[in-house]
Amino acid sequence: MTDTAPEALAADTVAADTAASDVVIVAVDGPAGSGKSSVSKQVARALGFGYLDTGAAYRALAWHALAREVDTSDATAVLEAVSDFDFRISLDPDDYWVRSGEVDVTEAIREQRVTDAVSGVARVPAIRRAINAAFRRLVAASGRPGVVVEGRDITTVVAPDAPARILLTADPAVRAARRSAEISGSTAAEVAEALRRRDSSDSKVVDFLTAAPGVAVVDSTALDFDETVAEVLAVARRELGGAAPVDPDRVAPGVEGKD
Ligand SMILES: Nc1ncnc2c1ncn2[C@@H]1O[C@H](COP(=O)(O)OP(=O)(O)O)[C@@H](O)[C@H]1O
Ligand SMILES: Nc1ccn([C@@H]2O[C@H](COP(=O)(O)OP(=O)(O)O)[C@@H](O)[C@H]2O)c(=O)n1
Repeated sequence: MTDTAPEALAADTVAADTAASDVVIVAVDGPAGSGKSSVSKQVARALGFGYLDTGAAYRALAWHALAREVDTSDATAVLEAVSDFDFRISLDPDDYWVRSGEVDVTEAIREQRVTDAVSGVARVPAIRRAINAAFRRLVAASGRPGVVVEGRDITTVVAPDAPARILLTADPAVRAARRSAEISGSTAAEVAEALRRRDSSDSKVVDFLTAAPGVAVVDSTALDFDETVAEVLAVARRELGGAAPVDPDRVAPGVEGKD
């Protein structure tokens, strides 16, 4: 299936690919809880594009390292764990899954222990290079006219030349409240503190709090989900211009079916 690709992320495979492709990229960055995943998925549906959740790759690698009982704060040990990390992900916004080898880790990578470990894994430059090369391969092999790619460094590192680049933001308290509504077993204050800690750690590696030149900002603080999708779609369609699909059914906001 074209929406999937096994990815061996061993360092020696990295150089193999930075192949240019004619698949259009809508790049979406932002901090945790800003709505990147849910909004990007919906935007992808509306455009008839694929959807790539890059955070899932870092989460799956953290899961893999934890499964191997690797100390995720030890960069060398994590790099070793990459050598047999077989990352697979669906780019279908209507059939989202993540696998490590044959193991479906779609749910497991959202566990708190993985969330707590992921920033440590994501701060290793060699890992970022390997994972970014895998993202480019996945987009090129997507079989779609375009892919909405969301994460932290898509607008700046993974696809700085993307025709549409968007920074999705929201006030920290609003982001924490959204995340808290999804999580049981933690107080709102605990969720807010965990989010603040992860953003602080992540933002030492890549800047996803300020927009790079040419990147449009969508602030969803005062917008509901449907309004945010409509705003991101409007920016994407404006920026894509002739690269946007012309089927009116596909470019309509299409906000039903929120995850
Ligand atoms: N504009 C919005 N208003 C209200 N809730 C939203 C909005 N955008 C996203 N959400 C909800 O907030 C939660 C976090 O969104 P998510 O897409 O997981 O964020 P991120 O991928 O940036 O961490 C989800 O439950 C999502 O449905
Ligand atoms: N492009 C990206 C995407 C995620 N990440 C890392 O992966 C983690 C999980 O990303 P995510 O998008 O699933 O996180 P949420 O914002 O959805 O909670 C982040 O906390 C970052 O450490 C990254 O470094 N670069």
